[in-house]
Amino acid sequence: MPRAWAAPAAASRLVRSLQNVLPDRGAARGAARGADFRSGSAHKGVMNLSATTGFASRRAATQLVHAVLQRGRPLDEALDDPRGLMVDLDARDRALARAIAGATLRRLGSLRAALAGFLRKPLDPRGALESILLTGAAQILLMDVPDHAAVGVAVDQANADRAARPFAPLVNAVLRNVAREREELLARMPASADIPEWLMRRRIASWGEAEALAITHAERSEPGLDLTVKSDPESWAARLGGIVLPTGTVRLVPHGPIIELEGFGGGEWWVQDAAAAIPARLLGAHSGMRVADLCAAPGGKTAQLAASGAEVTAIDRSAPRLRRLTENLKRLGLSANTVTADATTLEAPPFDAVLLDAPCSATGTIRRHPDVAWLKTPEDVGKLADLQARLIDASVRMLKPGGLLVYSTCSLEPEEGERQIEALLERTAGLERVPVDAAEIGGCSEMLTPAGELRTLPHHLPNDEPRLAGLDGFFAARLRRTA
Ligand SMILES: C[S@@+](CC[C@H](N)C(=O)[O-])C[C@H]1O[C@@H](n2cnc3c(N)ncnc32)[C@H](O)[C@@H]1O
Repeated sequence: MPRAWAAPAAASRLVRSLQNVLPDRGAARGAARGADFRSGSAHKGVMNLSATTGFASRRAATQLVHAVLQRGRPLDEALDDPRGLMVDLDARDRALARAIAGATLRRLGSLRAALAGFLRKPLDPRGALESILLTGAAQILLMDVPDHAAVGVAVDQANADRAARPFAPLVNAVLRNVAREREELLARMPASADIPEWLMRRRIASWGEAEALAITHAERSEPGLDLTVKSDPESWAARLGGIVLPTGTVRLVPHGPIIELEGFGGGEWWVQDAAAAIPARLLGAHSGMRVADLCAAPGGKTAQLAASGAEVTAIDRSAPRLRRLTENLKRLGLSANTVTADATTLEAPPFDAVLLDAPCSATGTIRRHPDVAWLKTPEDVGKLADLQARLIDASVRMLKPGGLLVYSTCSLEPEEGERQIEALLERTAGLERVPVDAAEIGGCSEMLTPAGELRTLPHHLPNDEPRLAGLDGFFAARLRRTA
């Protein structure tokens, strides 16, 4: 690895000297001027590299991480922010920015611990400095990015930010130390550091220590790209270079923008995690069946139901999200009736079947949405469980006698899954479980509870290639209205 821009010992000395003066911006500025590693030929080397290694996408990644950690914004919302840096990027740079932000948030606890080892005092989280260091460290430790490029771009980012500029030498020195000690740092990163303590405690209480660790470990790898295909999964897997999972999903190792993949423009498939694709199938929808899809947007499950030939009514309280559902269905050449309404109070003629994919804490999706771990709180779980119970009662009211209800959530919290169904059966007469058979889910019996409910965990579907392994943590139960 090139070391042209400073000697390691000098870098460590600088970190120490800057750390001593960190709260005093003026003094830090003086220290930075006195030990500017970015002068002379070393400076040129860094500049040349950073100019060719996607400054804009790195800067956008830093902005995304900052939006999640300091503004509490979901990553997907920050990605779509029309005032954000992402809007100016082409599809490839967007994918890179997203990958860097994803890797940073996925291993946030480990990265913070790694950086803390080179810092005397905690970083002021308000400015850009922490996000610059985190994304830089993520590229060095977790991604296939040359160290010198990651360091150089991080230093350039610090220099481009008025508040962070005095700390550019610190960024240089800390990240060089991270690169130098990569192996030791990687060996020291425990999986449990990468989710908040409250969530780990909950997991141990719900699933036991070994299972909790396996879940958390599975969440550390970048997941594959899962596609639900309209038909012929084997042929699409062959064309796209993927595999077919036992549950019928086509899985690829992602490379490049999704819209450039064969079949996207023709509406032959849509992106949907393998676990998320199971609940709609459990309804056995078919032509002539009237199905209500409650909490439907952005429409992954609506598309499955519509593709079966069923007459689908997609209900969601969010008009913008329903518009996205309509656009998604249009690309796929599918259709559904849409209703913007609060499903807890909606009056509707009874349906043959209802799918309720309820809003939830989404703690089963941390592999794909690592921001969830840092944005949700224990209080969210309780509030969402209350809403889910009201939505479940409304679903039952919308069901014809003999009709089927599938309730699902992408949560690992039993309060949002197993406990909801137990409570429903206690408070409501005229309902019975219709257990799921392993044959319906490709023989994956490890994904079934003793009651015949679906409970996928992120470490199910193991594969030697981590990007082809695992799936979201989902719960689904199937019930019939008997009277
Ligand atoms: C988990 S997402 C649904 C994902 C969707 N089923 C799919 O497969 O693409 C939850 C949805 O519930 C909607 N929602 C939340 N509360 C609602 C309510 N009271 N009535 C109707 N929709 C609601 C949200 O707007 C959000 O779109």
